[in-house]
Amino acid sequence: MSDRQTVLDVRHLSIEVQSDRGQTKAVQDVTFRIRAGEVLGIVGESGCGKSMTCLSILGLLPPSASLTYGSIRLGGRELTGLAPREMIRIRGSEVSLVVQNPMTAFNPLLTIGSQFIETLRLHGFRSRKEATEQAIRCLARMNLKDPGRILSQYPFELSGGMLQRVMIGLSISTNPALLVADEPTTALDSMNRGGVIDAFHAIKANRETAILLVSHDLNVIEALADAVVVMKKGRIIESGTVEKLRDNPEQEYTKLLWEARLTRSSRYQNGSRV
Ligand SMILES: Nc1ncnc2c1ncn2[C@@H]1O[C@H](COP(=O)(O)OP(=O)(O)OP(=O)(O)O)[C@@H](O)[C@H]1O
Repeated sequence: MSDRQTVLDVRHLSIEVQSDRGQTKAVQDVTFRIRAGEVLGIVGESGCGKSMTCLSILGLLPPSASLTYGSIRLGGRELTGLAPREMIRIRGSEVSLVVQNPMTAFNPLLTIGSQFIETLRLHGFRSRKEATEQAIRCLARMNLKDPGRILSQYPFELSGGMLQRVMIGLSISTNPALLVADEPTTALDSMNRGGVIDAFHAIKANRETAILLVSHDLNVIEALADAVVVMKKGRIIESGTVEKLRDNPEQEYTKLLWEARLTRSSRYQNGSRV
């Protein structure tokens, strides 16, 4: 995998947030990179800075947070300091976001098809026909049956798991170099989680898209990630391959995270429930 191109290169990222308790350091000196076709997992307890890290890459930090130091390079281009207009262009075309609850990502009043077409036309697909064909291809890649019918449906007509797969299909429809997925399976039951894992496997298989995957579910991380960073109180305390962190962790904290995983009832490997 080392001969593949680096897609995302984050160095010494530091983010401060303003809260009732004053200014606090949410992310400190975080460094990692992801190559094409690679999935990097971020794990760690609630509040350790996973979402802030993701949001900074997308240029979507809340007003209470600011990037105080560091560099974020996407495809060799520095993102920190870019004008908001430029970040809007990059979001959706070069980097896409998959969120926990797909309902919040879709307009409930519009069909899935019109939302696909709107996105694709914003990002260079000239005709409706071309955009529809691309939407159908993406839904089929997500293993969704009858994509043409899905395009005519409204978000509320689909189950949470199907809608999540539709959102993942939409997020790759513009061929972004990077996909940021923040807890993409957390709101789903175990069957639907398997479907979403399969969808990410399908994206991985093209060996082009880099994926940053935040999940508190170590089963999902184990099924998908090539490498993992473990965060605690805003810092990376350990990183390495899934196998190394699972079988030979250096930090007690990492060990505890994996032990907690073993207490969960279902495990996934390559998308299948075992
Ligand atoms: N909008 C906000 N304004 C101010 N502080 C925030 C805001 N969102 C998060 N924080 C703080 O920033 C720190 C990092 O939070 P972050 O949301 O990145 O953690 P997380 O690891 O994603 O947690 P979780 O798994 O619960 O989503 C925490 O101390 C949190 O309280």
